[in-house]
Amino acid sequence: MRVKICGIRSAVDVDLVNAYRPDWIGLVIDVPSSFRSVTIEQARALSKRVDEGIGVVGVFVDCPLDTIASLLEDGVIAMAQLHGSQSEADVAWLREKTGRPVLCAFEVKSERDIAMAQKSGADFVLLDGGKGQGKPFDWTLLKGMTRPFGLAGGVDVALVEAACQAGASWIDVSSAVETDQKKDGEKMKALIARCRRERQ
Ligand SMILES: O=C(O)c1ccccc1NCC(=O)[C@H](O)[C@H](O)COP(=O)(O)O
Repeated sequence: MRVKICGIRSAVDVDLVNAYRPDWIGLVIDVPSSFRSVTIEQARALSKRVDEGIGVVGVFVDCPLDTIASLLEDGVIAMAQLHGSQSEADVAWLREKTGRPVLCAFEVKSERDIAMAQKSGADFVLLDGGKGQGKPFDWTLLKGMTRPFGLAGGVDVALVEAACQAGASWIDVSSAVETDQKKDGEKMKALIARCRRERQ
């Protein structure tokens, strides 16, 4: 099972991911409502510190598209994860302008949200229970998904096998690898090791 660790926000966090090596990390960029938010300048510095082979994803909520495009074009991030109210035209513009895939996150409350994700023009879709609040959603709704998807929302080490059985291509985790709102190396190590076993 592939895994993205979201909400990396300090050099210490980057050193942890360089040690335990998830497939991707997420930088929550310029989202004032999130305690995990980093500025664009912090994102540039953190990204430089991330080892090769770990993909850096920028996580955005209604950020101007030009700003996201610059970060992609400068190589600060390899992919944008959009959590806001972006349109299909916005997604197409960003892909066309940068040549990079776009990941759209959907907060799943009903079958309607699953249907939206299913028909989204995004290259990748993430099904989430919230925005980094460790909030799960009703996985029985996943029966409506036929395209590949990532799974987020309170996923922890005990749920890795179930996420795999539910058909997820990757999991996206933030809260379950934190203690007191800080990334916790032991939790991160255990989660990533569990994902690697599920891959076999
Ligand atoms: O993590 C945040 O604070 C955040 C804020 C605004 C938009 C998105 C955010 N996180 C996006 C993620 O990809 C989270 O890792 C994902 O929702 C899973 O989080 P969790 O349920 O805490 O494991």
